[in-house]
Amino acid sequence: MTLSLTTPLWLIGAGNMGGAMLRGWIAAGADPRQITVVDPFVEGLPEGVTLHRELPADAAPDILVLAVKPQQMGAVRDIFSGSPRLLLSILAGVETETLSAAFRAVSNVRVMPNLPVSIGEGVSALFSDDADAATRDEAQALIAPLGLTEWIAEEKLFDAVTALSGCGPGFLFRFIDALAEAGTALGLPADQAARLATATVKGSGLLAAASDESASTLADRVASPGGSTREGLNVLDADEALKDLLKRTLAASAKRNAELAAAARS
Ligand SMILES: NC(=O)C1=CN([C@@H]2O[C@H](COP(=O)(O)OP(=O)(O)OC[C@H]3O[C@@H](n4cnc5c(N)ncnc54)[C@H](OP(=O)(O)O)[C@@H]3O)[C@@H](O)[C@H]2O)C=CC1
Ligand SMILES: O=C(O)[C@@H]1CCC=N1
Repeated sequence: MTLSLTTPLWLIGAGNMGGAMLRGWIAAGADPRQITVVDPFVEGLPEGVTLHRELPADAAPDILVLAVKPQQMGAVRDIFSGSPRLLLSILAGVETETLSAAFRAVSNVRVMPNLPVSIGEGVSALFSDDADAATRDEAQALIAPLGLTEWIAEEKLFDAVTALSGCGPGFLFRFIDALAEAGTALGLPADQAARLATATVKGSGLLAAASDESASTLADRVASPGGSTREGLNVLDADEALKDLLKRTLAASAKRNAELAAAARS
């Protein structure tokens, strides 16, 4: 899916996530001359992108993509005097009402991307309660080249989606590490175990995405009757150990998103 930027886009904050979106957009064919980045220290931006170290007081972006940390939003708001036509905010937790009061955009769309957007394999959830159909289509066209997009019906579910797919890559990277370490504990060289673990997660994810069968059915396909996978699954399934662990993991992340929202409101 290619991206044609027809109007200037300003990206405020090009750190881990803003930078990943920028790389994803450029890889999808966006014209870098349509993109202006504001970030105090970022290096190595794609050629053709305009960089400001501070937000110019007279900046008047048509599309503003806000990608600073939630705790940094106040500093941007205090300098910004414009009112963009479309605000896309990726800030975890921070609600539409807060964004709308701070940036006075005509339309506000919350986006919750995840890190694989940099290679066009991300997941981005979107929510808006004030964008009309054409503006929603415009936001969709901007985000769709970065991977799967899902519109979320109710803003109150945004903290949950942030915990699942926004934070999810962090949990999966930790899982890859743990899988590799477990292989190392059985005697494999660490670098080889890391390669095996990473490729196993990649292949399994691709297969799950391509298959009509549920992940649960696919797990059963790996577990030959009387074989070794079942013995391992019995450990993960005992007292719902893995399910319970992930419920507590996502609940902790969702709680933090709610705290960030409360801080941004005040
Ligand atoms: N990381 C992820 O996987 C995801 C993050 N998000 C959201 O993305 C946002 C950014 O997170 P992340 O990329 O991890 O954080 P980073 O700290 O990596 O990125 C934020 C960037 O904004 C810069 N910045 C700070 N103040 C300003 C300012 N006033 N004007 C312009 N730029 C500024 C920071 O510079 P400096 O470092 O010098 O402060 C930094 O480069 C957060 O709101 C987060 O909730 C959403 C989904 C996934
Ligand atoms: O950790 C964070 O706060 C952000 C939100 C989703 C992923 N990273």
